[in-house]
Amino acid sequence: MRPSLLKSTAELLRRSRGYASSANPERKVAILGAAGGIGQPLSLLMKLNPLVSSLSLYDIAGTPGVAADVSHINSPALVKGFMGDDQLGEALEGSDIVIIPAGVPRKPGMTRDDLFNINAGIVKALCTAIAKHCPNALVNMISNPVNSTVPIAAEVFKKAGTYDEKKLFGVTTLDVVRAKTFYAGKAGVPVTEVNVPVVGGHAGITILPLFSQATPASNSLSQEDIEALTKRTQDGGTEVVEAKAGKGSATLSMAYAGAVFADACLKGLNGVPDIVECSFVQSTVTELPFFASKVRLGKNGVEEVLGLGELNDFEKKGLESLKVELKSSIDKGIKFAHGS
Ligand SMILES: NC(=O)c1ccc[n+]([C@@H]2O[C@H](COP(=O)([O-])OP(=O)(O)OC[C@H]3O[C@@H](n4cnc5c(N)ncnc54)[C@H](O)[C@@H]3O)[C@@H](O)[C@H]2O)c1
Ligand SMILES: O=C(O)C[C@H](O)C(=O)O
Repeated sequence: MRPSLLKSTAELLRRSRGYASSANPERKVAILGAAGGIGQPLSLLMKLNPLVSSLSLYDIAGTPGVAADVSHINSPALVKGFMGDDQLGEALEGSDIVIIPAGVPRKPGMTRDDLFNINAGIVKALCTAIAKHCPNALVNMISNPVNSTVPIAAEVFKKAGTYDEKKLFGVTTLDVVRAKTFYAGKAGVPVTEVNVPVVGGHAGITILPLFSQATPASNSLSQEDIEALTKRTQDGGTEVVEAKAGKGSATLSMAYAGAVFADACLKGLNGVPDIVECSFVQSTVTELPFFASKVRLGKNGVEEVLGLGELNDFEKKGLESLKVELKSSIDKGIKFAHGS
Protein backbone atom coordinates (compact mmCIF):
# COMPACT_ATOMS: atom_id res chain seq x y z
CA MET A 1 0.00 0.00 0.00
CA ARG A 2 1.27 3.52 -0.79
CA PRO A 3 2.34 5.48 2.34
CA SER A 4 -0.20 8.23 1.59
CA LEU A 5 -2.98 5.62 1.35
CA LEU A 6 -1.76 3.98 4.56
CA LYS A 7 -1.84 7.34 6.29
CA SER A 8 -5.36 8.18 5.18
CA THR A 9 -6.59 4.68 6.10
CA ALA A 10 -5.14 5.07 9.58
CA GLU A 11 -6.76 8.49 9.85
CA LEU A 12 -10.14 7.03 8.76
CA LEU A 13 -9.84 4.22 11.28
CA ARG A 14 -9.05 6.64 14.07
CA ARG A 15 -11.97 8.84 13.16
CA SER A 16 -14.39 5.91 12.96
CA ARG A 17 -13.40 4.97 16.55
CA GLY A 18 -13.89 8.58 17.49
CA TYR A 19 -10.41 8.75 19.05
CA ALA A 20 -8.65 11.45 17.08
CA SER A 21 -8.50 13.58 13.94
CA SER A 22 -5.80 15.59 12.23
CA ALA A 23 -6.80 18.68 14.25
CA ASN A 24 -6.86 16.61 17.43
CA PRO A 25 -4.08 14.04 17.11
CA GLU A 26 -3.71 11.03 19.41
CA ARG A 27 -2.67 12.28 22.84
CA LYS A 28 -1.57 10.15 25.75
CA VAL A 29 -1.93 11.55 29.26
CA ALA A 30 -0.40 9.77 32.27
CA ILE A 31 -1.48 10.48 35.86
CA LEU A 32 1.00 9.46 38.57
CA GLY A 33 -0.78 9.09 41.89
CA ALA A 34 -4.03 8.25 40.08
CA ALA A 35 -5.62 6.31 42.96
CA GLY A 36 -5.36 9.22 45.42
CA GLY A 37 -7.75 11.91 46.56
CA ILE A 38 -6.87 14.14 43.60
CA GLY A 39 -5.89 11.31 41.28
CA GLN A 40 -9.32 9.67 41.14
CA PRO A 41 -11.49 12.68 40.24
CA LEU A 42 -8.71 13.94 37.95
CA SER A 43 -8.74 10.56 36.16
CA LEU A 44 -12.49 10.94 35.73
CA LEU A 45 -12.18 14.48 34.33
CA MET A 46 -9.36 13.52 31.94
CA LYS A 47 -11.42 10.53 30.74
CA LEU A 48 -14.14 13.06 29.84
CA ASN A 49 -11.70 15.24 27.87
CA PRO A 50 -12.24 14.63 24.14
CA LEU A 51 -8.63 15.63 23.40
CA VAL A 52 -7.30 12.58 25.29
CA SER A 53 -7.02 9.35 23.31
CA SER A 54 -5.07 7.30 25.84
CA LEU A 55 -5.20 7.66 29.62
CA SER A 56 -2.56 5.92 31.69
CA LEU A 57 -3.32 5.64 35.42
CA TYR A 58 -0.34 4.87 37.64
CA ASP A 59 -0.04 4.52 41.42
CA ILE A 60 1.80 2.34 43.89
CA ALA A 61 -1.56 0.77 44.88
CA GLY A 62 -5.21 0.73 43.87
CA THR A 63 -4.97 1.57 40.17
CA PRO A 64 -6.57 -1.62 38.78
CA GLY A 65 -9.85 -0.67 40.47
CA VAL A 66 -9.73 2.99 39.46
CA ALA A 67 -8.84 2.10 35.87
CA ALA A 68 -11.58 -0.56 35.58
CA ASP A 69 -14.14 1.88 36.98
CA VAL A 70 -13.18 4.90 34.82
CA SER A 71 -12.74 2.73 31.70
CA HIS A 72 -16.47 1.94 31.58
CA ILE A 73 -17.33 5.56 30.78
CA ASN A 74 -18.37 5.85 27.14
CA SER A 75 -15.93 8.55 26.11
CA PRO A 76 -13.12 8.06 23.55
CA ALA A 77 -10.02 7.77 25.78
CA LEU A 78 -8.67 4.24 26.20
CA VAL A 79 -7.83 3.69 29.88
CA LYS A 80 -5.09 1.47 31.28
CA GLY A 81 -4.06 1.02 34.90
CA PHE A 82 -0.48 0.44 36.06
CA MET A 83 0.69 -0.40 39.56
CA GLY A 84 4.11 -0.46 41.18
CA ASP A 85 7.64 0.34 40.03
CA ASP A 86 7.78 -2.51 37.49
CA GLN A 87 4.94 -0.96 35.49
CA LEU A 88 5.98 2.70 35.70
CA GLY A 89 7.97 2.62 32.44
CA GLU A 90 5.07 1.22 30.45
CA ALA A 91 2.69 3.69 32.07
CA LEU A 92 4.87 6.59 30.89
CA GLU A 93 5.97 5.37 27.45
CA GLY A 94 4.70 7.70 24.69
CA SER A 95 3.04 10.21 27.05
CA ASP A 96 2.42 13.74 25.78
CA ILE A 97 1.54 15.01 29.25
CA VAL A 98 2.39 13.58 32.67
CA ILE A 99 0.35 14.93 35.59
CA ILE A 100 1.84 14.30 39.06
CA PRO A 101 -0.46 14.40 42.11
CA ALA A 102 1.59 11.66 43.89
CA GLY A 103 2.54 12.24 47.49
CA VAL A 104 1.19 13.00 50.94
CA PRO A 105 -1.25 15.85 51.66
CA ARG A 106 -1.27 18.23 54.66
CA LYS A 107 -3.03 17.75 57.97
CA PRO A 108 -4.18 20.71 60.14
CA GLY A 109 -1.23 22.62 61.60
CA MET A 110 1.17 21.64 58.81
CA THR A 111 2.71 23.89 56.16
CA ARG A 112 3.25 22.64 52.63
CA ASP A 113 6.98 22.64 53.38
CA ASP A 114 6.32 20.03 56.09
CA LEU A 115 5.54 17.63 53.21
CA PHE A 116 9.01 18.12 51.71
CA ASN A 117 10.73 15.20 53.43
CA ILE A 118 8.35 12.61 51.95
CA ASN A 119 7.27 14.21 48.68
CA ALA A 120 10.70 15.34 47.48
CA GLY A 121 11.88 11.73 47.22
CA ILE A 122 8.66 10.62 45.48
CA VAL A 123 8.92 13.41 42.91
CA LYS A 124 12.63 12.78 42.32
CA ALA A 125 12.02 9.07 41.61
CA LEU A 126 9.05 9.76 39.31
CA CYS A 127 10.94 12.44 37.36
CA THR A 128 13.90 10.10 36.93
CA ALA A 129 11.49 7.65 35.28
CA ILE A 130 9.96 10.41 33.12
CA ALA A 131 13.45 11.38 31.88
CA LYS A 132 13.98 7.78 30.82
CA HIS A 133 10.62 6.82 29.36
CA CYS A 134 8.98 10.02 28.01
CA PRO A 135 11.61 12.78 28.01
CA ASN A 136 9.54 14.96 25.66
CA ALA A 137 6.37 14.99 27.73
CA LEU A 138 4.98 18.13 29.34
CA VAL A 139 5.09 17.66 33.11
CA ASN A 140 2.28 19.15 35.23
CA MET A 141 3.52 19.10 38.84
CA ILE A 142 0.78 19.11 41.48
CA SER A 143 2.66 17.47 44.40
CA ASN A 144 3.53 19.87 47.21
CA PRO A 145 5.50 21.85 48.07
CA VAL A 146 5.24 23.00 44.42
CA ASN A 147 7.74 25.82 45.12
CA SER A 148 10.35 23.08 45.73
CA THR A 149 9.11 20.08 43.71
CA VAL A 150 9.33 21.97 40.41
CA PRO A 151 13.02 22.90 40.99
CA ILE A 152 13.66 19.25 42.00
CA ALA A 153 12.14 18.07 38.72
CA ALA A 154 14.23 20.58 36.75
CA GLU A 155 17.46 19.37 38.38
CA VAL A 156 16.58 15.69 37.79
CA PHE A 157 15.92 16.42 34.10
CA LYS A 158 19.14 18.48 33.80
CA LYS A 159 21.14 15.61 35.26
CA ALA A 160 19.53 13.20 32.78
CA GLY A 161 20.21 15.66 29.91
CA THR A 162 16.51 15.95 29.06
CA TYR A 163 15.60 19.30 30.64
CA ASP A 164 13.49 21.58 28.48
CA GLU A 165 12.27 24.57 30.49
CA LYS A 166 9.30 24.90 28.13
CA LYS A 167 7.92 21.57 29.33
CA LEU A 168 7.92 21.82 33.11
CA PHE A 169 4.95 23.40 34.91
CA GLY A 170 4.01 23.83 38.55
CA VAL A 171 0.22 23.69 38.64
CA THR A 172 -1.01 26.86 40.38
CA THR A 173 -4.42 26.88 38.67
CA LEU A 174 -6.23 26.24 41.96
CA ASP A 175 -5.03 29.63 43.22
CA VAL A 176 -6.58 31.24 40.13
CA VAL A 177 -9.78 29.20 40.54
CA ARG A 178 -10.06 30.39 44.16
CA ALA A 179 -9.23 34.02 43.35
CA LYS A 180 -11.93 34.03 40.64
CA THR A 181 -14.55 32.50 42.94
CA PHE A 182 -13.84 34.77 45.93
CA TYR A 183 -13.62 37.91 43.77
CA ALA A 184 -16.87 37.14 41.93
CA GLY A 185 -18.68 36.59 45.24
CA LYS A 186 -17.46 39.84 46.77
CA ALA A 187 -17.71 42.04 43.66
CA GLY A 188 -21.09 40.60 42.65
CA VAL A 189 -20.02 39.80 39.09
CA PRO A 190 -20.75 36.58 37.14
CA VAL A 191 -18.10 34.05 38.18
CA THR A 192 -17.85 32.52 34.72
CA GLU A 193 -16.76 35.88 33.28
CA VAL A 194 -14.09 36.59 35.89
CA ASN A 195 -10.36 36.49 35.30
CA VAL A 196 -7.69 37.16 37.92
CA PRO A 197 -3.97 36.55 37.40
CA VAL A 198 -2.20 34.95 40.37
CA VAL A 199 1.59 35.19 40.43
CA GLY A 200 4.54 34.19 42.61
CA GLY A 201 4.42 30.65 43.95
CA HIS A 202 2.08 28.18 45.61
CA ALA A 203 2.31 28.54 49.41
CA GLY A 204 0.99 31.21 51.80
CA ILE A 205 2.29 34.69 51.04
CA THR A 206 4.08 33.47 47.90
CA ILE A 207 0.58 33.27 46.34
CA LEU A 208 -0.06 36.80 45.04
CA PRO A 209 -3.42 37.45 43.35
CA LEU A 210 -3.40 40.62 41.23
CA PHE A 211 -6.91 41.91 41.89
CA SER A 212 -5.99 45.27 40.34
CA GLN A 213 -5.98 43.38 37.01
CA ALA A 214 -9.19 41.43 37.67
CA THR A 215 -11.83 41.51 34.96
CA PRO A 216 -14.60 42.56 34.93
CA ALA A 217 -13.19 45.45 36.97
CA SER A 218 -15.10 46.39 40.09
CA ASN A 219 -15.14 49.80 41.75
CA SER A 220 -17.32 48.59 44.62
CA LEU A 221 -14.40 46.94 46.45
CA SER A 222 -12.52 48.83 49.17
CA GLN A 223 -8.82 48.37 49.94
CA GLU A 224 -9.94 46.42 53.00
CA ASP A 225 -11.98 44.08 50.77
CA ILE A 226 -8.99 43.55 48.45
CA GLU A 227 -6.71 42.75 51.39
CA ALA A 228 -9.25 40.26 52.76
CA LEU A 229 -9.64 38.63 49.31
CA THR A 230 -5.86 38.39 48.99
CA LYS A 231 -5.53 36.73 52.41
CA ARG A 232 -8.37 34.31 51.68
CA THR A 233 -6.76 33.29 48.37
CA GLN A 234 -3.38 32.81 50.08
CA ASP A 235 -5.00 30.73 52.85
CA GLY A 236 -7.45 28.85 50.59
CA GLY A 237 -5.56 25.56 50.93
CA THR A 238 -5.47 25.85 54.72
CA GLU A 239 -9.21 26.65 54.79
CA VAL A 240 -9.85 23.26 53.14
CA VAL A 241 -7.27 21.39 55.27
CA GLU A 242 -8.95 22.68 58.44
CA ALA A 243 -12.47 21.92 57.19
CA LYS A 244 -11.40 18.35 56.32
CA ALA A 245 -10.04 18.05 59.88
CA GLY A 246 -7.26 15.52 59.28
CA LYS A 247 -8.75 13.85 56.18
CA GLY A 248 -6.42 15.58 53.72
CA SER A 249 -6.43 18.73 51.62
CA ALA A 250 -8.24 20.00 48.52
CA THR A 251 -8.95 17.12 46.14
CA LEU A 252 -12.11 17.93 44.16
CA SER A 253 -11.35 21.59 43.42
CA MET A 254 -7.74 20.55 42.71
CA ALA A 255 -8.85 17.83 40.30
CA TYR A 256 -10.95 20.47 38.51
CA ALA A 257 -8.00 22.90 38.43
CA GLY A 258 -5.62 20.16 37.25
CA ALA A 259 -8.03 19.21 34.48
CA VAL A 260 -8.38 22.85 33.39
CA PHE A 261 -4.60 23.22 33.21
CA ALA A 262 -4.03 19.90 31.40
CA ASP A 263 -6.75 20.83 28.90
CA ALA A 264 -4.94 24.13 28.22
CA CYS A 265 -1.67 22.22 27.69
CA LEU A 266 -3.41 19.82 25.26
CA LYS A 267 -4.93 22.70 23.32
CA GLY A 268 -1.52 24.38 23.15
CA LEU A 269 0.08 21.15 21.88
CA ASN A 270 -2.65 20.87 19.25
CA GLY A 271 -1.92 24.37 17.98
CA VAL A 272 -4.96 26.20 19.34
CA PRO A 273 -3.89 29.88 19.47
CA ASP A 274 -3.94 32.23 22.47
CA ILE A 275 -4.08 29.71 25.29
CA VAL A 276 -2.95 31.57 28.40
CA GLU A 277 -2.86 30.20 31.96
CA CYS A 278 -0.89 31.09 35.09
CA SER A 279 1.80 28.54 36.01
CA PHE A 280 4.99 28.23 38.08
CA VAL A 281 7.70 27.93 35.43
CA GLN A 282 11.34 28.77 34.76
CA SER A 283 11.24 32.53 34.49
CA THR A 284 13.08 35.80 34.06
CA VAL A 285 10.09 37.87 35.15
CA THR A 286 11.87 38.51 38.48
CA GLU A 287 15.38 37.67 39.69
CA LEU A 288 14.09 34.26 40.91
CA PRO A 289 14.74 31.28 38.61
CA PHE A 290 11.14 30.01 38.91
CA PHE A 291 8.05 32.15 39.23
CA ALA A 292 4.33 31.81 38.55
CA SER A 293 2.88 34.23 36.03
CA LYS A 294 0.71 34.18 32.93
CA VAL A 295 2.16 31.81 30.34
CA ARG A 296 1.20 31.41 26.69
CA LEU A 297 0.99 27.71 25.80
CA GLY A 298 1.88 26.33 22.40
CA LYS A 299 2.98 23.29 20.41
CA ASN A 300 6.15 22.89 22.51
CA GLY A 301 4.74 23.81 25.90
CA VAL A 302 5.62 27.31 27.10
CA GLU A 303 5.54 29.62 24.10
CA GLU A 304 5.96 32.83 26.07
CA VAL A 305 6.25 33.74 29.74
CA LEU A 306 4.22 36.92 30.09
CA GLY A 307 5.22 39.78 32.39
CA LEU A 308 3.41 40.97 35.50
CA GLY A 309 1.73 44.02 33.99
CA GLU A 310 1.20 47.08 36.15
CA LEU A 311 1.06 46.44 39.92
CA ASN A 312 -0.39 48.79 42.52
CA ASP A 313 1.52 49.63 45.73
CA PHE A 314 -0.14 46.84 47.76
CA GLU A 315 0.81 44.26 45.11
CA LYS A 316 4.35 45.67 44.78
CA LYS A 317 4.79 45.24 48.52
CA GLY A 318 3.40 41.68 48.33
CA LEU A 319 5.82 40.89 45.52
CA GLU A 320 8.84 42.06 47.51
CA SER A 321 7.77 40.18 50.65
CA LEU A 322 7.21 36.86 48.88
CA LYS A 323 10.65 36.71 47.29
CA VAL A 324 12.59 35.64 50.40
CA GLU A 325 10.36 32.63 51.14
CA LEU A 326 10.06 31.64 47.50
CA LYS A 327 13.84 31.80 46.97
CA SER A 328 14.47 29.65 50.01
CA SER A 329 11.94 26.99 48.84
CA ILE A 330 13.49 26.95 45.35
CA ASP A 331 17.01 26.63 46.81
CA LYS A 332 15.86 23.82 49.10
CA GLY A 333 14.58 21.85 46.11
CA ILE A 334 17.75 22.38 44.09
CA LYS A 335 19.93 21.38 47.04
CA PHE A 336 17.88 18.22 47.62
CA ALA A 337 18.13 17.19 43.98
CA HIS A 338 21.91 17.50 44.19
CA GLY A 339 21.88 15.19 47.18
CA SER A 340 23.19 17.73 49.70
N1 LIG B 1 -0.72 22.16 43.46
C1 LIG B 1 -1.81 22.29 44.15
O1 LIG B 1 -2.52 23.30 44.04
C2 LIG B 1 -2.27 21.20 45.07
C3 LIG B 1 -3.59 21.16 45.53
C4 LIG B 1 -4.00 20.13 46.36
C5 LIG B 1 -3.09 19.14 46.74
N2 LIG B 1 -1.81 19.19 46.28
C6 LIG B 1 -0.84 18.16 46.63
O2 LIG B 1 -1.09 16.98 45.87
C7 LIG B 1 -0.56 15.84 46.54
C8 LIG B 1 -1.57 14.71 46.56
O3 LIG B 1 -2.69 15.04 47.33
P1 LIG B 1 -3.90 13.99 47.53
O4 LIG B 1 -4.91 14.66 48.34
O5 LIG B 1 -4.29 13.38 46.21
O6 LIG B 1 -3.16 12.87 48.40
P2 LIG B 1 -3.57 11.33 48.59
O7 LIG B 1 -2.78 10.79 49.73
O8 LIG B 1 -5.04 11.19 48.63
O9 LIG B 1 -3.08 10.67 47.23
C9 LIG B 1 -1.74 10.58 46.89
C10 LIG B 1 -1.54 9.36 46.04
O10 LIG B 1 -0.16 9.30 45.70
C11 LIG B 1 0.20 7.94 45.68
N3 LIG B 1 1.64 7.79 45.73
C12 LIG B 1 2.48 7.85 46.79
N4 LIG B 1 3.75 7.60 46.41
C13 LIG B 1 3.70 7.36 45.07
C14 LIG B 1 4.66 7.03 44.10
N5 LIG B 1 5.95 6.89 44.41
N6 LIG B 1 4.26 6.88 42.83
C15 LIG B 1 2.95 7.02 42.50
N7 LIG B 1 1.99 7.33 43.36
C16 LIG B 1 2.37 7.49 44.64
C17 LIG B 1 -0.53 7.34 46.88
O11 LIG B 1 -0.61 5.93 46.78
C18 LIG B 1 -1.87 8.03 46.77
O12 LIG B 1 -2.79 7.28 46.01
C19 LIG B 1 -0.16 16.34 47.93
O13 LIG B 1 1.22 16.57 47.95
C20 LIG B 1 -0.90 17.65 48.06
O14 LIG B 1 -0.29 18.54 48.96
C21 LIG B 1 -1.40 20.20 45.47
O1 LIG C 1 -3.15 23.41 50.91
C1 LIG C 1 -2.67 22.34 50.59
O2 LIG C 1 -1.91 21.70 51.33
C2 LIG C 1 -3.06 21.72 49.29
C3 LIG C 1 -2.96 22.66 48.13
O3 LIG C 1 -1.69 23.19 47.97
C4 LIG C 1 -4.01 23.72 48.12
O4 LIG C 1 -3.70 24.87 47.83
O5 LIG C 1 -5.19 23.39 48.37
